[in-house]
Amino acid sequence: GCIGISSICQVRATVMLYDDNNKRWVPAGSDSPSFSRVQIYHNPTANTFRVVGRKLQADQQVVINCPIIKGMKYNQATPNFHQWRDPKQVWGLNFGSKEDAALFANSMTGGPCIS
Ligand SMILES: CC(=O)N[C@@H](Cc1ccccc1Cl)C(=O)N1CCC[C@]12C=C[C@@H]1CC[C@@H](C(=O)N3CC[C@@H]4C=C[C@H]5CC[C@H](C(=O)O)N5C(=O)[C@H]43)N1C2=O
Repeated sequence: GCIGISSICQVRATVMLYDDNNKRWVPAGSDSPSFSRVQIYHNPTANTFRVVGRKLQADQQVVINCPIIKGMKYNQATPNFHQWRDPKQVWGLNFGSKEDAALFANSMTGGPCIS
């Protein structure tokens, strides 16, 4: 059958970006920090992974669309705030619950990432 790209994990989190100039975290996307539905997509054919997040609000703005490089370090800074670096920026996820955080971390470290 067709082995398409599938979502392996879905959580609620506020997606943050680190503003290196001002040394502070800023919410990803245009408006104030608010929850997004964050999913990890797996492409089994290429064995690649991607994190995609869309605002839960009406506009469903895509606030993260980040390929996950194999072997990337996934840092669980706190039980509720996890982060990783991509070539251009540092992403942070402030999870809605510790259960969501653990679910996401398991998918990331069980998949492409090292912890
Ligand atoms: C060597 C390195 O890159 N280290 C990274 C973490 C990391 C380690 C290993 C792999 C990947 C990563 Cl991103 C690192 O320490 N970074 C990345 C940019 C910002 C930061 C560098 C310095 C600061 C020190 C405090 C920590 C931080 O930003 N934290 C810790 C967890 C805490 C949780 C939530 C966010 C939300 C608001 C709050 C704040 O900024 O006031 N905050 C923080 O203060 C977060 N910091 C960081 O996370």
